[in-house]
Amino acid sequence: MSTIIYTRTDEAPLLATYSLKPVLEAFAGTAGIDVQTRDISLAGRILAQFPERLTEEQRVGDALAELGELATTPEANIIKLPNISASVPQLRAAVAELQAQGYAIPDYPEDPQTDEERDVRARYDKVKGSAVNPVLREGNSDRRAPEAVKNYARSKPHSMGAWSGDSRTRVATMGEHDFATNEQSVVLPAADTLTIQHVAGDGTTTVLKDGLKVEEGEVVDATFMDVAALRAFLTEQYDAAAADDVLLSLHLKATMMKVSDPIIFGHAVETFFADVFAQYGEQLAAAGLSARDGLGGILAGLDALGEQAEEVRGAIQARLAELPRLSMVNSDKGITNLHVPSDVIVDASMPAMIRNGGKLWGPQGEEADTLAVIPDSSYAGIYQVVIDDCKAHGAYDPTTMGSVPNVGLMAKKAEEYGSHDKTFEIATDGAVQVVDSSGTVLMEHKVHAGDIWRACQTKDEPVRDWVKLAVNRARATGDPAIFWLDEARAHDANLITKVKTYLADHDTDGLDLRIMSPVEATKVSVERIREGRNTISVTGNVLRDYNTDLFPILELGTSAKMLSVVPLMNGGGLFETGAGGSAPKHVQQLQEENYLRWDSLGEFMAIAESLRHLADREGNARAAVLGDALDKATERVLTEDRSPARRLGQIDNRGSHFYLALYWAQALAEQTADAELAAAFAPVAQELTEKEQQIAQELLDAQGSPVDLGGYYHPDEDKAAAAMRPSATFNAVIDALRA
Ligand SMILES: NC(=O)C1=CN([C@@H]2O[C@H](COP(=O)(O)OP(=O)(O)OC[C@H]3O[C@@H](n4cnc5c(N)ncnc54)[C@H](OP(=O)(O)O)[C@@H]3O)[C@@H](O)[C@H]2O)C=CC1
Ligand SMILES: O=C(O)CCC(=O)C(=O)O
Ligand SMILES: [Mg+2]
Repeated sequence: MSTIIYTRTDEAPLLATYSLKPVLEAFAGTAGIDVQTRDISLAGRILAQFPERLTEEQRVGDALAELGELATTPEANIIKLPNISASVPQLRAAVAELQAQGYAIPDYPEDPQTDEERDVRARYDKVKGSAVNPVLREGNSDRRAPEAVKNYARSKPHSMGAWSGDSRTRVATMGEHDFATNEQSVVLPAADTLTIQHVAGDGTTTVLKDGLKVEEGEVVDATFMDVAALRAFLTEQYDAAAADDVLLSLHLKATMMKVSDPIIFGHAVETFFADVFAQYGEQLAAAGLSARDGLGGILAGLDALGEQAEEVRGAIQARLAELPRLSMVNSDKGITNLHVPSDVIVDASMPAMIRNGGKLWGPQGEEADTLAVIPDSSYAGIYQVVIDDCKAHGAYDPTTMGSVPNVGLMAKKAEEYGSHDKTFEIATDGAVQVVDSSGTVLMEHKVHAGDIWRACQTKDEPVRDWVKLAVNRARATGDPAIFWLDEARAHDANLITKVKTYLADHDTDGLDLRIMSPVEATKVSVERIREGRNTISVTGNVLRDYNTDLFPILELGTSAKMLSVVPLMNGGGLFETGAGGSAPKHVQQLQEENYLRWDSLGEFMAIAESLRHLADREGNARAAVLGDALDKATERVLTEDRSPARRLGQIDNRGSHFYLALYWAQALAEQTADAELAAAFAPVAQELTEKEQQIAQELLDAQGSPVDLGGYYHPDEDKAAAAMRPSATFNAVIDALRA
């Protein structure tokens, strides 16, 4: 029997799963394919950490570890939906919800003091931030808009905000004393074991990390963010935004850069509310309120200050009433850009702002230009190029614009900046050194207390594989492929040498392969976009993340419609669904009005790829027939406008799944490659066709009133399934096929 693993994740993609997976199970079963579920949701990952505290029935296995192993084998065939990369406020909320449901798990210890607390904290740290993707990504990524999706965008363009030449929106970035400018990088001549150590002014040496295994040819970088410079920079930006009277917005990746960026976020909160912290900082700290958890956490916890709570609240409100206006996540609810570190995530937030004519929302719900603060200058420049281009030439036109697909380096945790085990907040002034096993200092930085120092690894084999993937994509499409690498950056300079070496392994005759700095590559790419031409971006991990939201959001309106394949280096397949996240806003809408606007197009495309992968690897011819029919169905969902609309009373996620099933069954009934399968699906197609009106009506009738899911991070199975499968008529057809 062939197996496909379907991941159970969080938020909107999880809700969609309750509706879509039964359809997949029913259809895949006809080809002898077993669709298995593995729970890698935030709640599931938390529970897996504490088996000894749970009852037999409550215990869950460590599905993430299991899939991490599987990903290194040729058998892997995993469909990976987006999951929550939890910030501390999200983690706390999930823990509280599970506790309320009767799971005896411990609180998250903010400041562990005992051995037991340190152990608990270490377990929670394993599930914090981007803890899933790096484990599963045993390959590099290929993300692009399939032709059918691009054609759809051309014929039915999404709305784009107008750009005016006098827009005051711009990016502010440090450009000195930051990660980009302090970077050092080495290539290891042989396998070795490194140590990272801090040497204080008085010579005291503290090991920050030892036993760091590296391979021959591995690139290791080290750099730091000078926090005094960061705070001065942030304060200057507040003044600049006030002087320009534009919104102030901060764009970080506090989820993926899970150690560095929450610290930077905390500095932003502290400097923005500098007077509040100068006056009440000690009391806030004593009450366990940390700037790192955001303004939201501070406001929610103020009562702990007793009598002084109102005074502090007043001081915060007074600051908010002054310029600059903070950009808002939700102005109706008063949620600012500085409320929660995971609310504004640079990869999605900057493109959404650019799509919206350079405007964000202010405290009164007003649209306004913004000063977009992206402290580290490694990649901030690309957004300024796009903004300049829009100011000069107006918004892009989805009906004519070209595409920028991506080939991204990420295998074996390549360029996982800010990862937990190699990023440190420095305790005292001194130096941080990376030392090899012979005692030679490979890299060294002078640092001050509070600076954020980080190291990062990029193994050789993933780079070689990435170059191959880029050459293959360039060959398959005939489009130019640009390696976005800046020879002025230490890490990139080392990668450029490798890229040149590995390109020589391939026949590159007739291919247009270039190496350009990110800023120059953006310029070329957007110029070509306006000419309707495509340019493959071949990037490291961070730009992979940024570009695969930036360009799709401009080209297609959303990154949900991306094909997102990870050919695993050992032969398996990891099929990610779209390039976006778990869309918390969509869950709110479902809870309030029983309407889910999540678009599962990314899932549809991933399922088709996964089926074809099975066909190729296991010779399951029927899987190929299913996959091809699914592609036809997906195309019809697009062309016949069966994708979820945004508002109540129209087709939503569940309706789009019904139409997918209808078209998939029809395509299977009509195909001639497998007569038996056609015969099996003919009655299914007929029944769904005959009952279309009835099912569509049942799905519409379900909308409009609040829904109780029995939990947010850990919904009640029955309640969620009932909410997501409201058509008895449709369920009967699908369940009969599954039986
Ligand atoms: N691969 C992964 O596992 C990823 C996980 N994440 C996680 O997701 C969470 C939210 O991150 P955030 O940065 O807000 O980004 P999201 O991509 O979740 O949301 C941004 C917006 O994108 C639109 N969107 C995204 N996907 C879809 C879809 N399938 N259908 C329709 N619209 C979609 C929605 O816009 P609108 O509301 O306008 O419809 C949504 O509000 C975080 O916990 C983050 O860590 C983020 C990225 C990738
Ligand atoms: O792992 C994460 O936190 C986010 C990943 C992401 O945004 C992406 O891969 O595009
Ligand atoms: Mg992303």
